[in-house]
Amino acid sequence: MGDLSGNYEIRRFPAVSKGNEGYAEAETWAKAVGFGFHDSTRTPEHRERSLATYEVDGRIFTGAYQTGPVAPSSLPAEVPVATFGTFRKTLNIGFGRMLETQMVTAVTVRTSHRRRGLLRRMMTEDLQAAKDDGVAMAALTASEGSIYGRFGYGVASLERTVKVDTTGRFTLRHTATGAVEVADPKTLLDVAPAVFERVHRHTPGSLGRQEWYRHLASGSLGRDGKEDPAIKVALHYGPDATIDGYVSYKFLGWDTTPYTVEVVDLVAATDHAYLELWQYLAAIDLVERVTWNEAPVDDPLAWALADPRCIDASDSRDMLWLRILDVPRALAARHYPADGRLVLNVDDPLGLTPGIFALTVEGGQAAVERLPEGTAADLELGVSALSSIFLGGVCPVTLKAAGAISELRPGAALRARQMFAVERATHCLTHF
Ligand SMILES: CC(=O)SCCNC(=O)CCNC(=O)[C@H](O)C(C)(C)COP(=O)(O)OP(=O)(O)OC[C@H]1O[C@@H](n2cnc3c(N)ncnc32)[C@H](O)[C@@H]1OP(=O)(O)O
Repeated sequence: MGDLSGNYEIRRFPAVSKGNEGYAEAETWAKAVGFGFHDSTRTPEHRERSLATYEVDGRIFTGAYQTGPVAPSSLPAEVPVATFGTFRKTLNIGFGRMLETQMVTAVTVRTSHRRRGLLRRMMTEDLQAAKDDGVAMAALTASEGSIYGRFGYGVASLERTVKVDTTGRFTLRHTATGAVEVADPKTLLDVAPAVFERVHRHTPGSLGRQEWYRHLASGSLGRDGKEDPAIKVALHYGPDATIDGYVSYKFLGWDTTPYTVEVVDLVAATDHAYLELWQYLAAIDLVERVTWNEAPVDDPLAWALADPRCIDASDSRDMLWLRILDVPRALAARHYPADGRLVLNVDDPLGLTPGIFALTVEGGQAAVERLPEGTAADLELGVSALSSIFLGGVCPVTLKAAGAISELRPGAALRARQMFAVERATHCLTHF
């Protein structure tokens, strides 16, 4: 790769809403992101509303700008040739523990400047800066599965699309403990963040949500930048009458057969709320199917249905990719449900956190120690594989079988599976 320093300048600046200094630069950056993702519909109003939510998120925009002469009649130098967005939220790492996480999004490189190392440069610099800032974890969701492993990211959670037959076959073996009622969708502007916060606290793999979600769920700001009048909302009330779940959904119209409702957002803070919201969805008259694109792979719905074949599911797909930036800090932050000692020899393609680390858990208390080079390890693995198993959503024994983890002490992969287990299925409801 050639030296790019003479050709491009990397600039970082915060997202700002209209009326603030720097808006023109932020809007031009957002336009470049739209170009990278083949977006042809974003109007200035849509960008204005998006930027207002990005400001609330505290997003930092990184752009690569041409410093040399720009080809005549081509896009001017103030339009970035590459974009890279970040913001910080917490990641639930099991048993209610939270870890601050660098969330990476809006990664694009203009076609005419691709494969010159711009992504590598922005990623390397950003991850190093986040680590220097004391952040031990980075996360993203990937457009293609082949891009991010080389930077040390590993798949840590999965999701799938379900089509649920809600005709007479749909019967849940479940006794309702609460109630469901229909609400004005705009109610979610106030209600959604608090309900999500409860889900976030009890779901390993959950990442804090960006501001946009409550606007999406309430129909205030659809993916096309407009109000979505098709959105309907139902709330779940627990036995103490507090709202502990909601579903935001829309009917896909009489031309879609079987007649279908699509779930836009389903957030349930208790097991009862989850099943009772499904019961509600299945009870919607004149509808034969409910689809949801962000369903868990390990789904209680399947086990509560009298006929589990009501669910027609796609293959699971990668959702959350994690990248540990600081192995000792990340390992020490977790709670481990099983005692034991594991010596991990961790390789890091970016050199951020390689080394040999002993993880010792006694009486539930974890200690992490860096050991000298050459110390015999139990498991040898890349930081990508360690990031995959960190949340308990990916099995170390399977990664061993795949050759992604080398087991140097027999039984160490199984021990890792027991130690990294979490209290309930890993699932992330935050796309970013
Ligand atoms: C978190 C998110 O935002 S996901 C969205 C990612 N963005 C997109 O998919 C939008 C369309 N694609 C693009 O804009 C660009 O092609 C990008 C951002 C994926 C890559 O940008 P580039 O500047 O070309 O990448 P760069 O030159 O730094 O390449 C870095 C490495 O990744 C590899 N790579 C880059 N893109 C891909 C790809 N799509 N598939 C496989 N490998 C890739 C390169 O071969 C290179 O490998 P090496 O350094 O090991 O030799």
